[in-house]
Amino acid sequence: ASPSDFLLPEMKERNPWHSPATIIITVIGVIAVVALVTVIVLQNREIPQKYKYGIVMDAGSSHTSLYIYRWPAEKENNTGRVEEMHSCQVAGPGISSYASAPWKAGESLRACMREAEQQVPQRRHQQTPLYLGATAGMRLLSMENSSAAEAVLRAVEESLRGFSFSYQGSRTLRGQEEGAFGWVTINYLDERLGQPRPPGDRPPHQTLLQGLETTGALDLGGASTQISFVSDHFDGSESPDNSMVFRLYGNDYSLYTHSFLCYGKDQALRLALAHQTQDAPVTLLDPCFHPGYEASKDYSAVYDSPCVSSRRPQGAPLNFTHKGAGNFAQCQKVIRSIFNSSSCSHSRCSFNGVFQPPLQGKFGAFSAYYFVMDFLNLTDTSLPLETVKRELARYCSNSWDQVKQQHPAVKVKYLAAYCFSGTYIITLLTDGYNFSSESYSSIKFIKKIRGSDAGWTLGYMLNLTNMIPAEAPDSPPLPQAGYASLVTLMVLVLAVVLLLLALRPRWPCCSQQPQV
Ligand SMILES: O=P(O)(O)OP(=O)(O)OP(=O)(O)OC[C@H]1O[C@@H](n2cnc3c(O)ncnc32)[C@H](O)[C@@H]1O
Ligand SMILES: [Ca+2]
Repeated sequence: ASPSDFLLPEMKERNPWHSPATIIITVIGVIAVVALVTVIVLQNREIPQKYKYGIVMDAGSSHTSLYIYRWPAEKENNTGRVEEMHSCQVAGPGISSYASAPWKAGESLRACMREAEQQVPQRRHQQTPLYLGATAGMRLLSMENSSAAEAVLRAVEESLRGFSFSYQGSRTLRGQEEGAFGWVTINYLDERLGQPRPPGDRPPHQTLLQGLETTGALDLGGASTQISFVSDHFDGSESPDNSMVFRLYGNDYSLYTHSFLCYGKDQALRLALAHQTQDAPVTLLDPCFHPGYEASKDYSAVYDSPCVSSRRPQGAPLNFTHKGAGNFAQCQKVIRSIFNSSSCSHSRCSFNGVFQPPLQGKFGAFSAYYFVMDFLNLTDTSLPLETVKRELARYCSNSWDQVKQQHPAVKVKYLAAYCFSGTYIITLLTDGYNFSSESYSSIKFIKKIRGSDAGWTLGYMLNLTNMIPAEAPDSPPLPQAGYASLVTLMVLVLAVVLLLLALRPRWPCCSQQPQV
């Protein structure tokens, strides 16, 4: 016999699914589901993102670039997501080239500034900070003629004040700052500073990315070059000038950084030319230029830089004929001679008596490192160093006619110098910074990280706007939408349970025991 056969006749007729309690529970259930779906949909609805903006101008020795950054409004402190939204290349040379007509430096920036006014929504203009940072070109001009350097910065300032952004000042960065902010930029973009990720972008079981190794930064500009990395063997005591200490997102970093003025690729070329023209030749056969290359160069133009001006040979003619010989090994010999490795008053040095702790970790190499190695198709650092050198030797030996023919669209100024530049990069990395065949593969030649250019500008802005807090912000364990949905669900479940309990005595099953 089935259990229902034992029920009293009146109990058989009362189907519990038709009782008022069941109906109420069902209605509540339906309401709960509808409410839950509504909450989830509303919480996760795509709402137009509101952004804040910041502008940094990088007044480099060879040219000026403008970068516009943006980040979700009201989120700058806890979920570091500042990204490059737009960049603009200023036409003409770097601002330090306008020493004799400073107003032209200010004038040159206007086109990019007008572009920035178009890019940033007008209602945000007044809250958008605008910074200009100058680097090695202005450092050299200050050494040469400090009043001209001041006049250039004043002219630039006057021009920038004329725009509707919140102008925050123009200044020349110290080499250490340039190196350190480049390091901050690449590690910030790589999310290696232990910054919390935005909700929804967080890997499960992970709230903070702590203890990640940082990436060293190698920046090769036109007039200076920077190396910055964290080393376990460096606490700053051996060489305080090379030390930058940060506390970011609750982690302490002791960074080694050095900027070599005059060792950017344009000034290094002058050093190499100066080295080869000490006996004032009329013709220079240069192994760092392609065979068949020939150009007339003014002695005064080559020696017109504080990096070489003191070495100008006595009694030199007005100009010399610069001819290429295209020999990588010879070129490397010339370049080695611009590094002084003979004296070191520290426990260890890179070159020119500058302290450098042992290299550590991975490195990101940007600016001219990237431009040059990308042109030479040598960005793949899994290639053995010997293969890279062999490729360079082959490239340097190509005739100038052949090179021009193969690259008709490339600026002749750059094209003529890729053999020198590639050889300089390899020599700087190995003889200068002591990268070995093995550690060479820890370098990555990079231009952008997640859409933002590698360079010092982003780090500079993050620092000046206090966008990287010293301590890690407390982040809620659940994203907002999940939190709201969960709370709603809990409340509804609780309501249903309470209701069920309240109605329990009137349930047919429970109010009467079946009679046998
Ligand atoms: O940092 P500083 O020293 O002030 O200089 P910069 O900021 O002007 O230097 P960049 O990194 O912009 O460029 C580095 C050098 O690379 C050169 N350069 C830029 N684009 C290049 C390209 O496509 N190919 C080769 N060289 C390039 C440029 O003229 C500089 O000599
Ligand atoms: Ca630069």
